[in-house]
Amino acid sequence: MALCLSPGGCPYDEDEEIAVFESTAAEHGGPSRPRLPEISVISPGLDTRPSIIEPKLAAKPAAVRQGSSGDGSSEKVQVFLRIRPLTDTERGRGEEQGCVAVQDEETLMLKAPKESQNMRTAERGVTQSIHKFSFSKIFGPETTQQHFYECTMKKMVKDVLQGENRLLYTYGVTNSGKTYTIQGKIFSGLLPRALVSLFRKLQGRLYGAMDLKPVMYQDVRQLDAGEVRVEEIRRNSLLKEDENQSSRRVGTTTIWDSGIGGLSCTSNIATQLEETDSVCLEPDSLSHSVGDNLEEGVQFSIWVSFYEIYNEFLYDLLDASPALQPRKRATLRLSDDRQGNPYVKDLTWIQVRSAEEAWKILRAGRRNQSFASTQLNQNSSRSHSIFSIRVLHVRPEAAMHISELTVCDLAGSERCKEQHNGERMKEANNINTSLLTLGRCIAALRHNQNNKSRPPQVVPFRDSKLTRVLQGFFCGRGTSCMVVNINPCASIYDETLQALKFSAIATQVRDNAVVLYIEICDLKIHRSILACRYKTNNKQCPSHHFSWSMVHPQRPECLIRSPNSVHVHTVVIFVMLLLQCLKIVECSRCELNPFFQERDQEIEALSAALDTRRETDSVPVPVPQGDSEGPRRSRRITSNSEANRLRSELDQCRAELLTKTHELIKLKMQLEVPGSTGTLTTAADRKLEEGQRNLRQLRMDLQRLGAGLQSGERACCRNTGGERLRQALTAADETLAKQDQTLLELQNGLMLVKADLRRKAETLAQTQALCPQLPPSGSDTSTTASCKRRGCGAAAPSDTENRPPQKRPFYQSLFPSCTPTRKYNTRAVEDANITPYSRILRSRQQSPPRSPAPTPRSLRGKY
Ligand SMILES: Nc1ncnc2c1ncn2[C@@H]1O[C@H](COP(=O)(O)OP(=O)(O)OP(=O)(O)O)[C@@H](O)[C@H]1O
Repeated sequence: MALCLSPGGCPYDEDEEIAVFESTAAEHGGPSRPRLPEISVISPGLDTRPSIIEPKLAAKPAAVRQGSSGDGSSEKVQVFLRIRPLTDTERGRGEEQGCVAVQDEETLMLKAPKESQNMRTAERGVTQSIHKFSFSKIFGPETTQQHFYECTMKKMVKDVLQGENRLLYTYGVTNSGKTYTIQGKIFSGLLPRALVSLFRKLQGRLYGAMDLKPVMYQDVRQLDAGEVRVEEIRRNSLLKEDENQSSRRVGTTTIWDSGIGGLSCTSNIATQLEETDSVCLEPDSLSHSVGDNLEEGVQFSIWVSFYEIYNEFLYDLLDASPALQPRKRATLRLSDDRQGNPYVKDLTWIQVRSAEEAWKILRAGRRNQSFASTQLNQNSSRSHSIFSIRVLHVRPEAAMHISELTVCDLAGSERCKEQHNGERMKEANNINTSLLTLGRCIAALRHNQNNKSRPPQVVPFRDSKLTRVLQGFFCGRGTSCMVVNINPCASIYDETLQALKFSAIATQVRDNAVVLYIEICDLKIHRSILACRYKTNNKQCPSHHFSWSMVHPQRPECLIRSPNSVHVHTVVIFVMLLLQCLKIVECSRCELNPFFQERDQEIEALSAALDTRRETDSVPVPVPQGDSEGPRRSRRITSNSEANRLRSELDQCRAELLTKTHELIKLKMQLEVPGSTGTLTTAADRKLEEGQRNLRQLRMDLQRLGAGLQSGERACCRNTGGERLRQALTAADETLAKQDQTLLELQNGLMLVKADLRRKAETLAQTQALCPQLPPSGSDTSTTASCKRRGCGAAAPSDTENRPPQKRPFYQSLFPSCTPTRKYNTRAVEDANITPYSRILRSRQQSPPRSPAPTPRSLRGKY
């Protein structure tokens, strides 16, 4: 079976996919491949035939409208689509190519423009160029803020006042109008309207509007009295800061110098809304009417919080103003409450007493929010911002109830490659990743809800901060509503298509708890045990978090509902384990029952015998009057022996009873401690031992491998040229040492020869002195010549000139540094003798000194 990739990024089976993308189920490849239909239908049950695209919204018959029929479709998550109008600049750029067309108030048709990637793939026959999507309701470009509020959020406000939890989030590509929808350009969006409506409905029902009681805070978050005071100071500073903001009036609108358009803080929001809206506000939403169907005697208190998820970090936007606080922003942590629901730890919750106050708080928070100018949007949200309104229902002498309305303005998905700034690219990356996780969660929820016969998928709520904070709303703690914003520009058609594909999955999700069915075979015997165990466990597992019940007596199965899929899996494992334990306990109890009964009977019999004896003992022995000593003594002896016998019998019985009691206690203890626990502990010990053994084995293997590696390295080194070179160098070193030795010997020989010569010269001089009469001419010349030839002392000054030229190199080579000439010559000889081998020798640092013998310099100094 082929696997398709969902828009959310997770694979799912083709037959599941078929309901969503009918046309994509066609086979791919091969000449006989059937032609793809022209339209891809992104909702089950829609007509695939292309119809004429109506420019205006056409009403659909009420019977087929989602949520209006009684077929259970009302449970489905509501997904609204809002199309923003094109600006004049965009029209001038030629962005209006009719690629987005509304067929009726629930159906949208997308037609790929020529330059889009979708059109290119469609031309290759891979995808379709026309797509059809269905929504709960579609709002065209001409829709006013007021109309949009009436159709989407108005009911949510009512539900929250009835004690329900509601979430509204906007999803779409960047610059598609998400922030505009929630806040409005001049604060006319959903949120201010909701605040105004809420406070109007609660007029006269606000609990202790000026009375900040710690108990109230403690219900929202665990604060002590000191912290409450800090909160109050923070609240006042936020409100004051808003008043200090410089603003300039443009017509009826107040434009704030910070660049954020807004309402005048001193004016009434409702009046401002009425002024700025072209359409008259619906009387019910903003009129002074007290809310309908509010519980009698209940008072309300309103609290707000505002935080953002920026680059996967949570920041409290009400922490302090950026002007007051230049320090690095502190991040918030996510935690789980006792019911397992995630909540933002240490988040600031501020009590508000009017819509104006709430609005000021929101505005103060907005100044801390991360905005930046991007290629597509001058004022683009770089984070997911979450504004929550908590309504405390204060009942006299009854538990307080909290309901919540959360409005989440998601950051827009965008192409990372279009970002030229590193910071923007990082932000885009984080935004896309968290949106992808949201898509995966929604796809997994849909899979679990629509395919009950298949194994459930784990919903990856924990993969991103965004999905974790919204988790409760997807798992039964409340209901969610999605607003998809799109921009009809042709240049971002591909991104818009992806966003719509994601929303198509969301339309198929139901506002239900995650439901898992666990098949447990052979539950007949254990049903009663299960029921009794449930009662005992109920204290630890509150019913709204973890509950089970028998669904069908013939097909025993356990229904588990939990808001957290991770918990569900833990619970499943726990249930299986518990059932095993119970089964073992029950079996052992059945086996032991007859034995117990027997023992009980024996004990009863013994107790009865004992009682009888006691009674007999207590009967007073009649004392005979006026009898003789003998029979009295004999009677005493008889009664004494009888008493002794009875006493010993009693002791015996007591001992037996004690033994039996001990046995009973032992058996009871065996019964109370589930056998499986012991088995489990033993099994765990065994596993531990086995693990340790494995670890030891692994360590030994590692040591062995290390040794092998070392020997391998050695072998490797031996086999390489490096080792050979080292050997050659050692041999060369030895040769060199030998040569040095020979040189030394030669020098010694030379010294001897020179000494001999000197002696001979002296002898010759003496001889000459003794024989002055010898003829000076002829023979004199010859003697001098012969003397000179021998290099004797008298001829020394002219020795250099008279020396035969061929002798010089020999002496110079022996005394290389005696004269500059010699030095030069030695260098020349060395240079002449340079070979690659000698160069290596010189460069080697490890080489031993050239000659261990005394240096020739000492000799040179002498001669
Ligand atoms: N329905 C509308 N009518 C008139 N103008 C609109 C509408 N929707 C959006 N706009 C305008 O389009 C521009 C972009 O809107 P906005 O900033 O709300 O987009 P966004 O989706 O929040 O973008 P990002 O994700 O980048 O923050 C704004 O100038 C806004 O005024």
